[in-house]
Formats: sequence, structure tokens, C-alpha cells
Amino acid sequence: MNTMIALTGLGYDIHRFAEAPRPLMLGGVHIPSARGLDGHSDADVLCHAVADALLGAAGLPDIGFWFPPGDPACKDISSLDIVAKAVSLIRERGGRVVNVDSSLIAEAPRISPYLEQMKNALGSALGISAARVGVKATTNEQLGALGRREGIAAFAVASILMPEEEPQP
Ligand SMILES: Nc1ccn([C@@H]2O[C@H](COP(=O)(O)O)[C@@H](O)[C@H]2O)c(=O)n1
Ligand SMILES: C[C@@]1(CO)OP(=O)(O)OP(=O)(O)OC[C@H]1O
Repeated sequence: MNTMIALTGLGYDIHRFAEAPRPLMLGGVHIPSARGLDGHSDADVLCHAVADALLGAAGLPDIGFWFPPGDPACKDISSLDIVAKAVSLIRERGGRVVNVDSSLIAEAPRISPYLEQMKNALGSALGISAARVGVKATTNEQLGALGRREGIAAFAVASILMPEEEPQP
């Protein structure tokens, strides 16, 4: 019988605001904002942090391995697809996602009205209930680059169950 073990992963990402107008995507949700984030993909820092947390928990290479930075195939892709890819990689190995928690660090815009939408969108991509997805927001108390509204950052942790590897003889 295959014993399942609980594993935890951590993800972090930061993107600067773009000079040119762009939609602001966070957790797969379009947030009304005068400015969007710069990036080759849709620059969704929250999805990128969540994907890296999942990949880290599974002991797999990080997001840039599966979606090479600047790859034409990644141009403007929805980062929910990146989260879904991380979930597939875990499932292919017999694992499953238990829960995800995350924090966005943004001086602006105000994110709290969109937290439930983000939990729903991420829950769908993760294949888990929105009740098992945490999304929180905090300012950086006007400190540093984030405090000067130069960008948005996100942290995420993920808990997954994976089949325990057979001990080597
Ligand atoms: N971009 C943001 C940042 C924060 N919030 C909400 O405000 C609360 C207080 O934030 P502090 O940084 O002052 O502690 C926080 O708990 C969030 O609910 C937000 O909506 N959007
Ligand atoms: C998914 C990728 C693909 O270019 O997205 P980017 O928008 O470049 O975002 P970043 O978090 O800098 O790096 C991850 C990349 O692999």
C-alpha cells in the first residue's frame, strides 16, 4: 500500500507596475486599476507564487523551468493555466493539493473587495474548494519599493499529499 505524506511548499513573486496600460490580474481576477503589472505573461504575481509553492512542495523545478521566461508561447498567458499545470504535475505523480494560503503586498489598489473572487478562481484551478484557499492583502506601510507603489508582491504556501517514495535497498 502506498503511504501518503504531507508536504509543504513556499512561493514568492514580485512584479513592477508597467509604464504602458495593462490589465491588473491577481489570482486570476481582473482588478480595476489605473495600472497593471509588467511581465511576459499576464504578470499575475499571486498565481506565480501559488504555482511555485505547489512545485516546491512536490520537489519539482520552479515555474521558469516549465514556462521559460520570455518564451513566445507564454506571451500574455493566463497564469491560472500555470497553476493548473503545477496541479497536473502533482496529480500525474499520484498526489493532490490539500490547501493553499497566500498574502498579497500592495499599497494600492484596494484588494479586499476581490478576495472571494480570487479564492473561487484559484480554487477552480487548484481543484479544491475555495474554503481551502486563503488570499489576504496587506500594505507595506509605505516602506520601500512596494510602499512607493512601484509594484506588487505575493507570498504563498501550499500543502499537498504525495505518495511516499519506496525506500531504496
Ligand atoms: N492593497 C490592499 C492592502 C490592504 N487591504 C486591506 O486592508 C487591511 C489593512 O491593511 P494594512 O496593511 O494597513 O494592515 C488588510 O487586512 C486588507 O484587508 C486591501 O484591501 N488592499
Ligand atoms: C511565467 C513567466 C513566463 O515568462 O512569466 P513572467 O510574466 O515573465 O513572470 P515572472 O514571475 O517574472 O517569471 C515567470 C516566467 O517564467
